[in-house]
Amino acid sequence: MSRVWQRFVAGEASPQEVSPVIYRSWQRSKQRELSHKRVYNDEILPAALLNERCLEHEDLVRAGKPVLPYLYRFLEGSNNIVMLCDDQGYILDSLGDPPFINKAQQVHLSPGANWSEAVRGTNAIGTVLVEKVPLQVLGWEHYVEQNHVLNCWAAPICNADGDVVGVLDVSGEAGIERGMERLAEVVLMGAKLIEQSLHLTELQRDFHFARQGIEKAGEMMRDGFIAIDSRGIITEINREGAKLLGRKREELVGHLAADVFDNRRWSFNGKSLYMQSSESDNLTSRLVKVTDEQGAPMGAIGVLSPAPREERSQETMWVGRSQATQSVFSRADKAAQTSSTVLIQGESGTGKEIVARYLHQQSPRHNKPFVAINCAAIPATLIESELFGYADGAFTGAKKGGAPGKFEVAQGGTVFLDEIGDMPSNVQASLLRVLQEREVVRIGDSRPRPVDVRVVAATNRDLSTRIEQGDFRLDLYYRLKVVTIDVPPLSRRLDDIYDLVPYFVKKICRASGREPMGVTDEVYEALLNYHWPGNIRELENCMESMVAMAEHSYLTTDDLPAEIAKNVSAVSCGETLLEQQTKKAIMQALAETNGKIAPAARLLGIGRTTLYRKIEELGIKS
Ligand SMILES: Nc1ncnc2c1ncn2[C@@H]1O[C@H](COP(=O)(O)OP(=O)(O)OP(=O)(O)O)[C@@H](O)[C@H]1O
Repeated sequence: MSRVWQRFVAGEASPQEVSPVIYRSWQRSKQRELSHKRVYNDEILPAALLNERCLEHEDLVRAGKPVLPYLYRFLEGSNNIVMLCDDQGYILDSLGDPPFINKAQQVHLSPGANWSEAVRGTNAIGTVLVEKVPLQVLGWEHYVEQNHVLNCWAAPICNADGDVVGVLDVSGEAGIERGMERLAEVVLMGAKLIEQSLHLTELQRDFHFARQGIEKAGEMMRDGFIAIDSRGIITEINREGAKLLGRKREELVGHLAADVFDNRRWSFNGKSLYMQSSESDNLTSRLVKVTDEQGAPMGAIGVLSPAPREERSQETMWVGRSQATQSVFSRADKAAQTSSTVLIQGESGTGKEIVARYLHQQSPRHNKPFVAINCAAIPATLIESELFGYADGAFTGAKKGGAPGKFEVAQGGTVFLDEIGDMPSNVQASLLRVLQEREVVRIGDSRPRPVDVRVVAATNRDLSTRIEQGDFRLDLYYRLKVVTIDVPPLSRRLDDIYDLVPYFVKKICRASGREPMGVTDEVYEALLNYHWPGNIRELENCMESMVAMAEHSYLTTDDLPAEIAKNVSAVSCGETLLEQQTKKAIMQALAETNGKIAPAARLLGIGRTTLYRKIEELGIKS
């Protein structure tokens, strides 16, 4: 048989006489102009360098450590040696029968030696690194004659990405046939064991990274963060979350969520999930499902936050976590400390009256009356007497002795003039006088009466258009808008829905004597996808009708009004938290820019094409 090899080195052998892998490797060896007689580069790494190499391939060496003795148990007494090599062909570790180890050392088959094809021509270790498949190289198949004394079996070791990171080799003396057929299997099995251990290390590292990432992200969050697995066990909660629950982190992690949230209605049935705060709770929660690649539920993650800021008085209670709402109310806080006239502008149903009441409550006038009057709801002929009062006998049907107007009634407090844009022009003139002189004259009277009131006006109309059309006085407009507060539409502060919904549901349930109800994730998703032309008032009405019609102890998409239910199909069930947030940010940007792509993209800090792509991907209706 060695004649084939002889003919090859003499340049006479044909490819059919030997296996293709060996023939290819022989050709490579020849092209490298290696000597086929002996290996000239016989350097062996000194101990320090070998050590360095082992450290560099720490994971591989660690994975191979228990496997080498395990394999050796199969081989003991068969005059073989088992070796672990790195991806450059260096032998890092070996174990074998002492008589053969001595022979192996003579051909430098020992740790520190390099068995790449470039150094030693065709051999199992080097050729496996090139061909990336398990193979055997027997006796004369080695390119260098000096190595014809060896029979070798080797298999590649791959990492989780499929890259070859090392080789496992078993070598013995050529000519010994006994047990040879088992060796290919032993090598394959050993390589697989090492690979599995390597993959496990990689997984553990990824897991550790993800865990640490969650922990660190949790620490950076101002809200509480909680993760619950599919069995309902809390796997992670940040310090803030534990604080909100009034417990230590250690008392929560590893415990059943249902036990921790004992006074809550909690359910995760693998499909739908909700957590409903009870009456006495001081926190709100928002959880989203986490699913695996096939969409099977794996658990939930979510945010716990303090219960919505509730005003002392029932009337002026407001909720809303969005930045926009927070700034409206903090602006109202500031205005409350002045005595200036305030003009509140915003679409109908956005909560302008709530802001006015809040402002009054925060002001030093809070112990005095808050008197509201809707200029659009009172006939033009009556507004003046309503506001300024009338004297005895001022008109037919007037009360005997006359009557004070709202300004007098509100003495020391606040007058709220809602829908000021609808105020008739003669009343506008009288109002301007009151604001300038700080006194009222009742209709039919001549005596001015001093009034100390703060005026808060609101409008859902564009007053500048009314001024242009000559329907509103410019001088009054300037008097009113000393301080302005703009209340944005709900579509620009969708985050508030997370607080408004539980707030309204709780309020409505309480008023109708029903048990507190939960709201499923899917309902939230549909509500977040709706454009809310009627703003918060529409949301409140929607919740009222849902609660009234609900058949379960929690609200599902089945309870949604038809025009909102239409959005359910637009919501992708498998949406990740990131996708939901992206979608929300895009929708808000589009709302702010009246659906114009270029300004919306600028606002979001992304290119127009990216925005178009995201709109398409996330199924956003612009
Ligand atoms: N931030 C909020 N928190 C809780 N409830 C709110 C909030 N904003 C508005 N609401 C509720 O929404 C409904 C509409 O609010 P409000 O009457 O103040 O709106 P508006 O802007 O004055 O409307 P309009 O222009 O039609 O008079 C009310 O029932 C109010 O209680």
